[in-house]
Amino acid sequence: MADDILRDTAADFGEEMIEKSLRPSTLSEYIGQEPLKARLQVYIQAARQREEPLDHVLLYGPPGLGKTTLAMVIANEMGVGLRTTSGPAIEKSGDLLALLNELQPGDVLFIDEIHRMPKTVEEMLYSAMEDFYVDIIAGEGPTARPIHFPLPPFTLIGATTRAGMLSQPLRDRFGIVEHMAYYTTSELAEIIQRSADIFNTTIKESGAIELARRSRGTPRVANRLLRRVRDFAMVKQRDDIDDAMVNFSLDLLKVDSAGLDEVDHKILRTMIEYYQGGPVGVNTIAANIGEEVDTIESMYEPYLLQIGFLQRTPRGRVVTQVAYEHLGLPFVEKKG
Ligand SMILES: Nc1ncnc2c1ncn2[C@@H]1O[C@H](COP(=O)(O)OP(=O)(O)OP(=O)(O)O)[C@@H](O)[C@H]1O
Repeated sequence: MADDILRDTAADFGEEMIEKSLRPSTLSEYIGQEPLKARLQVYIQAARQREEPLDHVLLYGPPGLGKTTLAMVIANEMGVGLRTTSGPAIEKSGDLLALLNELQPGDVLFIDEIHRMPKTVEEMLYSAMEDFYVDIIAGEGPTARPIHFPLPPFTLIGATTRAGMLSQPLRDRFGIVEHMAYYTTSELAEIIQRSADIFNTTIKESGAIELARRSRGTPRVANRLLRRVRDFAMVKQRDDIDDAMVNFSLDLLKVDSAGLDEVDHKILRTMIEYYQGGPVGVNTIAANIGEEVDTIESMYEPYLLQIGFLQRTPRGRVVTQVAYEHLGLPFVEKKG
């Protein structure tokens, strides 16, 4: 299915292993996000000179833009250890305490999807982040007693696709808050060439650019599409991939010239056919196409907004004239 290209199939162990092998490990290998990298370089160098851990970092932006990879790069550049987990995996305060307890001084704790942490766990993080301790209550009833638990100084790196869902007290405890931007076509083409090298595959510049143009500004999508195109090229016994090979493969995968897949098309066509292009609320769109609201809001909508195919208005989402033109549908200007 074409929409598998966008969805996170982390459950697929093989794909996960390949993704790991593609991860850059230093800031200089990490392609794109130039302004963010320049700032991080300074913060990392300053922290190292002071022999202190780096301040806590919050990375937010759409999925697959390299937040996890950047957390690994930061730990590597700081020369410290890294423990990774995710908001939903920390179910109770005890789980968090176990993680914090294993940290060495200066280590990085990476929490993906930090907006999905339970409230009690989040509250426990406040003192851990601010003053490096947690207070826990041991025992129950009359024998219950507080225990003060000092922690080694550490860096928390939180990642989220939904910065708006983070509580203000948690947000305020991050000294470094950075937005991850979509990648440009030339940055993605560079990432594709780098990945192709790791795969021992040759891709011509024309192929890398065409693939980049259809990867929704997202390295994870670019790497996934590259793997599929490589399969088609292998079966067709082509030893280098050009734009014609990319077009042939992506057409079969139902990824269109703007990188949109079947779900994007469903969203836009539903809005046009049933709601005259909007305004439509996201709940209505989700109910109509049988997708989760969260999936639409975090995976599909940001890119459609980015390329100007959708607009947000106070009354809901609206399909723009460029999107009608892309779909080859007549656009009728609305009155009022
Ligand atoms: N700047 C980059 N340069 C080279 N490769 C990159 C870059 N950013 C990401 N990648 C590649 O893209 C893939 C996805 O990156 P990553 O898993 O870090 O994304 P993410 O933003 O953490 O996604 P999510 O939050 O959805 O887990 C990785 O395999 C990595 O190889």
